[in-house]
Amino acid sequence: MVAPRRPLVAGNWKMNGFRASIAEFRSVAAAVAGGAAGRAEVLVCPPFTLVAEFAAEPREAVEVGAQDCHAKPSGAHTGDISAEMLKDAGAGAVIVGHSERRADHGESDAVVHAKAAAVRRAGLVAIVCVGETRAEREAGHTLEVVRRQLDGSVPEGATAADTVIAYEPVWAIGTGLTPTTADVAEVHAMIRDRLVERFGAEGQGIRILYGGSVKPDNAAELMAVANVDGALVGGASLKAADFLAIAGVYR
Ligand SMILES: O=C(CO)COP(=O)(O)O
Repeated sequence: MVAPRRPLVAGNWKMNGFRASIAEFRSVAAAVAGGAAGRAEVLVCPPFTLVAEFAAEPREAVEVGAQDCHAKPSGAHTGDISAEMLKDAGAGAVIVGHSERRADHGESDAVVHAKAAAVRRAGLVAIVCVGETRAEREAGHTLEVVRRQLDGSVPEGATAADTVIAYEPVWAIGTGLTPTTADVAEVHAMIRDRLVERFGAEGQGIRILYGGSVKPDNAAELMAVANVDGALVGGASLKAADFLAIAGVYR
């Protein structure tokens, strides 16, 4: 029997936040400790500069994560940060392969694969992002593109305990646009099938998040779609009230 998947609501702060933003994090941590996210697990991924500080807060119910890492554990890589360093700072998870990194830093599936493997090597949870561009969707290539990214980015031996997939259509990020629930269901079903093909029962347990313009007013509808095991939230994760309203879907 496969254990039910525990939903995960993750906030990706991107390049936003200063030390004063700890007030928002504290509000989230306190509310979640009081049951605001129900059965969902909650993760906040601030920029590198805030990871250690957030992780040192009283936050028994909330995990802290990072938004990227280098594939190597240490060495001559100026400006980079390893998964081991993030673990040392108190992170429990690392987002890899976000479309903004794929676009801004030219990260290929092979690079993302190496980063995801590094996150697992460090004993952290890798949140591996995939998603098609608007042009790819309009050309009818969504399933093919997402499947290729998934196969190329998720390392061998992935388990439900150390890997999460985030489906984020590039055209839905920061635009206020979202796919129809039928479109989300189609992509998530394909991802699930492929994970089960590759990883068997573990593939059944790996959580698949939806990301891209998740807001308090559409979260319930999106989270109710089959094989949607939570959300990866950008803009709406910066305000505690909005982020908590989204996590509150699982109360
Ligand atoms: O990219 C995202 C999360 O990683 C989604 O961002 P938005 O929620 O701002 O659309």
